Amino acid sequence: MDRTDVLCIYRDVPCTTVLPRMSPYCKVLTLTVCAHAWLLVMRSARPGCGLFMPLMFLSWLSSASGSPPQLALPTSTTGARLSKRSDARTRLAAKDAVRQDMGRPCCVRGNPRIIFIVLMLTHCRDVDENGLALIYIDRHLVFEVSSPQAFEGLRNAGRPVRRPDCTLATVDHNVPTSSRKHFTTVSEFVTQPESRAQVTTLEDNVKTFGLTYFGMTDRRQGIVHIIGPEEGFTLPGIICVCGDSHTSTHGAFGCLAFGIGTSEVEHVLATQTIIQKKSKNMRITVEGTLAGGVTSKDVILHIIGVIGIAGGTGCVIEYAGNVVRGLSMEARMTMCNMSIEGGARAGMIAPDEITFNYLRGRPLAPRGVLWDHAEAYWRTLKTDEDAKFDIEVNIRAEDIVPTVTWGTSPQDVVPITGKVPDPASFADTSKRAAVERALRYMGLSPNTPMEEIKIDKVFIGSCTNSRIEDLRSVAKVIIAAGPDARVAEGVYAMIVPGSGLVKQQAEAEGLDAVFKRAGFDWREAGCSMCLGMNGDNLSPGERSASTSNRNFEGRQGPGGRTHLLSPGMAAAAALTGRLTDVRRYLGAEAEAKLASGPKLKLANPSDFLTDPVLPPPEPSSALGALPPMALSSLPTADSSSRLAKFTVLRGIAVPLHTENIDTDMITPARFLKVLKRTGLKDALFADLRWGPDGRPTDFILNREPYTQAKILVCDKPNFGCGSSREHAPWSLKDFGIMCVIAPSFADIFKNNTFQNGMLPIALTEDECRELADDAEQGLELEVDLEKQEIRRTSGKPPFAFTVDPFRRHSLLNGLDDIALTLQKALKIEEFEAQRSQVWPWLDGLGYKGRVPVLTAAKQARRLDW
Ligand SMILES: CC(C)[C@H](C(=O)O)[C@@H](O)C(=O)O
Ligand code: SF4
Repeated sequence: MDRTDVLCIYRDVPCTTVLPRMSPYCKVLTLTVCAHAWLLVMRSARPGCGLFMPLMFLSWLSSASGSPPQLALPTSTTGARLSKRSDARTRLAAKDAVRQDMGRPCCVRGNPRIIFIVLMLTHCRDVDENGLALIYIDRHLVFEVSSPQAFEGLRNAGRPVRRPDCTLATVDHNVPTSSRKHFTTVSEFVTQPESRAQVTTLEDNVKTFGLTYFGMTDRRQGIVHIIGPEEGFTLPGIICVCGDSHTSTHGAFGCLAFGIGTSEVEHVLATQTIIQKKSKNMRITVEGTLAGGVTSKDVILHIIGVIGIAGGTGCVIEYAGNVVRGLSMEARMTMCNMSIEGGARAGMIAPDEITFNYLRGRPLAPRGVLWDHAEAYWRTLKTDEDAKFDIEVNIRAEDIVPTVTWGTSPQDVVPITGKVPDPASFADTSKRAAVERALRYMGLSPNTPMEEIKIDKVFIGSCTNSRIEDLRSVAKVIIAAGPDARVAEGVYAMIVPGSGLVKQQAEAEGLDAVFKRAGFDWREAGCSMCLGMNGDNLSPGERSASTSNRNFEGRQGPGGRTHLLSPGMAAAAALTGRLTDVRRYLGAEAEAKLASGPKLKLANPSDFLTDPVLPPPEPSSALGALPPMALSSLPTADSSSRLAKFTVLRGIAVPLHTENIDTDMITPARFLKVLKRTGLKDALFADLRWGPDGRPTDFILNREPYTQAKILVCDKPNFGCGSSREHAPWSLKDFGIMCVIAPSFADIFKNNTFQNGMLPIALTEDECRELADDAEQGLELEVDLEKQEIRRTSGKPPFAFTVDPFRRHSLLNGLDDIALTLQKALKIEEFEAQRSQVWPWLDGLGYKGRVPVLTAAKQARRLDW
């Protein structure tokens, strides 16, 4: 038996020995005991018996008698008990039983079932001795910013997209939000050349590789995280990725959804898998009753204020508690969306009635009898009451009031009734310095009441808050303000729906008329001023009230100042011209105005979801036309050493002393419009390095000897937080920096550096400070990856460090993950065959007129049940 088939996931190590025994239930199943005597693992002794591996984990230590374990396997689930003559209904019932077991694989003593673990286990194809797992991806969303270099990689290596039926593409970040009434072609409509190039490149790629695409003439086009759920592409129980950090949004459906970098996008396109380490578990429970005017946006801002921007680093968060259960899907998406702002890789909420009601009838959700079976499986996706999480956070709903940010990090929150903090009240000197810096940037004085802060622009939109319920809440505030309510003098307020369908529904409900009459600018769908890649920007010094998710320096334009808040609060700010407590628009007077105001009709989303989602088109080139079954015969050698080897790196180190350095700061959004991985040297810390006139500032990277830096030492934690843009490591690399040393890193940034042959090293804060002192003196450091030590030319003792052994091996040998994964092609094909049997609705069945995609493995191995 291959020892990697057995994973003791709670200890993050695979089992080195297993004791094979025959299962009393089925000849084709082998029962094994892991070396840690922790788990019993049942695996299929031959491929294709319809069970996943690892499939079931049973506690035998939990049996009080100490007697051998009792398998809780429903008898109908074993292949041996199903006759080939079983009728379709029996077969489906059997599969249901298996699915339900798949939702119940962890019955380990002291470790009851946790949904995230269930999803990791049921999608795990392989795991190495250090706990790095190869995970199958069910759904992949693609957009124009993080994909060009990935498709280029496929072309260069001669690889097709592995699962077009599980991939959905759209354009969102670069698209102008001006009226498309006179739209003719992308080339004419998108006037900014680099934005245009990214959009047309994606259009070219979807044709070449044969992908389903919602382009600018398709009313389903929109922000990638809006359209996935809207179409039912996002489903419970799946693993979903996208080259975007806010992929966490989709976790609201009870799936594991996380952002990845461009190299990983290429990996998923080519192999439909990803290499992952198991994250820690964190549960955030919100109990109590939310007060009027408090929304899920306030809840998540409050949570980030409590746990901090790095609080969830290395974790997958599960949101629980009566408040979360009571939220609509749209409100749940808002919460999961901002998990990344709390540092977490993903956020999720167990699926329930609210989830199923939202999904039923959506174009790409299963239908008919398949829906019934899917729903039965989804209902098993629950975390046990007594599950133990690595981190538990409890929040009282009564403590939450409408919340707004004052600074340049999403953790800088304060109740709208509060004041701008006073740096003098912070005992910790580095905290005080951070607050001073943030206030300087934000142009705010300590102790100013938040409601006195004037704004210039209002942005209502983004993947956090651009869904129909968000727009209704904006309209409600406007109507409650009375028939004469208008956007305040001197304020520009824009409303950008999340998708063309949200726009149509809002118009059918009469919301647009309310917005326009009050002076709001009603736009077309896209990311817009959330990050300003499409020309919707703040000018230097302008201040916005924004329903988006990031308030980093320069996020909405260089020098722009952002206050994050809920849609209702944004509407209130637009009307008064200053940050305003939305609760001023509640109460009897407001109710009377609502009653006498325009009558809005609630429309049904299904009225707009009428376009059939066609099967992915045939690829237009011979390259894209390579059949998926060719996976195992695809070239691996030519690209397996794409990266230069990293062995010993000696050079100047540049010191930085800032906490939470975000990737917007490392590479601002305007530099994301490239089609290549190179050419980003000047993009590195651009807003700090170049003045408004384009001349170099005295930022440390512009000073000698640091213009020659090969190593960056930051002595403050959480380096690389925020966006998943791989452009951040690309620009460091282009500058010449191949190694970053810091007390801690954001997860995606760390992955992205490895993918580019760069080395992130985590040391203690004290060690980083010592190295930063050396760097301040212009002394060189020598990083030896083989020996895992950093030698100091100051003559002081070296520091030891550790790196994940797989990553170290890849760096030392310049290996590329894709080539390594392709060596496991047969395992992937085997998994796909099993997935088609047990979760057939994941094979692109929602596409109109589509027959399930049959891979070579499936064709070759007609399963017996
Ligand atoms: C462009 C993309 C990589 C980025 C992200 O990962 O979040 C963007 O959506 C953002 O919000 O900064
Ligand atoms: S955070 Fe903003 S830029 Fe990023 S995907 Fe969401 S809407 Fe688009």
